[in-house]
Amino acid sequence: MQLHWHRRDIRAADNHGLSKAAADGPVAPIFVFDTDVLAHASPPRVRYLLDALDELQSWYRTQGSDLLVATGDPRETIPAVAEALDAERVVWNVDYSGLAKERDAAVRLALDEVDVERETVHDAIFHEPGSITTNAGDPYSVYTYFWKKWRKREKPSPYPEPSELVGAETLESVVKQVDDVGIGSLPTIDSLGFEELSADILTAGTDAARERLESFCEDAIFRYAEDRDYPTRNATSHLSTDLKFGTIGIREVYEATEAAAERAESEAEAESVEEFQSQLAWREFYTHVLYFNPSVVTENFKEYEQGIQWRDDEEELDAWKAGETGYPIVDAGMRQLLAEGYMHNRVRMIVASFLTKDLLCDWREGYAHFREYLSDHDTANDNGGWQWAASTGTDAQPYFRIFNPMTQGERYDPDGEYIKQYVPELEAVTSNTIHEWHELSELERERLAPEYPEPIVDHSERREMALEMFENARGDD
Ligand SMILES: Cc1cc2nc3c(=O)[nH]c(=O)nc-3n(C[C@H](O)[C@H](O)[C@H](O)COP(=O)(O)OP(=O)(O)OC[C@H]3O[C@@H](n4cnc5c(N)ncnc54)[C@H](O)[C@@H]3O)c2cc1C
Repeated sequence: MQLHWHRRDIRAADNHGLSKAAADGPVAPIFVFDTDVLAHASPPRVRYLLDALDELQSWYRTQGSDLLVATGDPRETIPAVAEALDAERVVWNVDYSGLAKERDAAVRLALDEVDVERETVHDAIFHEPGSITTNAGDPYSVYTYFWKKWRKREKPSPYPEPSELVGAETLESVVKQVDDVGIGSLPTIDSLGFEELSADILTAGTDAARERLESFCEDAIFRYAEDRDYPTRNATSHLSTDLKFGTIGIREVYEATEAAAERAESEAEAESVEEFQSQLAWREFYTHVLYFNPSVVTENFKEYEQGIQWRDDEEELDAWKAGETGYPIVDAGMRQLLAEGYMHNRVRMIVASFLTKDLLCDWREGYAHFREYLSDHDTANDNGGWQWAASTGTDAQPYFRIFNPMTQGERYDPDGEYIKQYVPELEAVTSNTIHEWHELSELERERLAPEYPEPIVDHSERREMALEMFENARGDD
């Protein structure tokens, strides 16, 4: 019998580790609520995780098996369950983040001590860290070169669902032998120490992820390149939380995009599909960056000789967090985050630029806030996104490229539709006026939208201050 340890692979289909385990006999599945991981979690992700596990557990039950669920330290639970099951081997999919790497090394040692074999396989991404390198064998720090190699590499097909599973009765007998392992209902969000979710996040689980993928590949994927930057066009896949928790496999996603490419009716449509695939490659690029540079979680990737003297004004930071900066597109984005645990990519770039280059606030503050509120928070992608915007990352935005939040709003939300959806105080204001909000007199702003805050900073002034801050950091004269 084999034990499969589910982690960021909350699914039965296209699961490399699970199908590998099943190739050698009946499989028993387990999920452990790791207390160290929970310390970094937040309600949107715990809610998604619980719902996704509920769906997976139901699937196992329809197959006459069940999902073992434990809370505690996997270093203790995994060997204890493996022993109680008399398992030959424990299989799991690699997690590339720093905390997981340390934990998994300790679990391997603990399994050695009880003489249980273990095997880890690559699953979450197509090409594992170290498999796409420069000709000198170094990891890439420039995305374009990485992408050129990534797109040419062969991509495996989805893995089949496991066919042979350990029966529920056998699993029940294990529960009696090992503390903190259960099989019945999953813990509640409350019992895990989190508040009930206030944001309206997307439905969790494989079924919902598959629906999102299918609907995206029917139509939007063919317009993705043109429309992806416009938040009201519903032009992106919304698969980020599913990919974060692995409720859908990357091979299944890619296969659907390849099928779409075959249906493309023009070169532009085929290129659009490829543009989407290149976002999947960004995800892998940032996974590699984090793997080879674990310090980026807290440190700048790019060194500035003199260090960056961030300004860090608490009141301004609080206004940014609450969506009360008086810059309409920024406030709309920040309020979308609070309301949905999600924000459109273009708007993430705008709010991140505003925080770091208008408020001159350290990107780590923004990252911490995103980590708290995003349902799709993924250390590699979130960190990559923040360090890109702050001009401190690998292949980042040059420091002198500073988004003007008004022209960004005008370009990507010309009718102010997105802004009005999340900033109802501006409902009655015309889009032209919204896009020149900072140029109106205080009196006029007060007359048009008395409830909406005044701009907390002057963009042109702050732009100059940001340039100076970066030039000082570079040691420029
Ligand atoms: C400051 C900032 C923070 C971000 N934080 C996260 C995060 O915590 N988690 C996260 O998954 N993405 C993050 N992103 C990247 C991007 O904004 C989201 O992946 C995207 O908005 C999710 O929506 P979607 O699934 O509809 O994307 P789609 O456009 O449909 O893209 C498909 C998938 O490709 C991947 N992807 C897309 N863009 C990027 C990118 N720039 N970098 C890495 N992977 C990408 C995601 O897995 C995404 O689901 C961040 C970007 C910025 C600028």
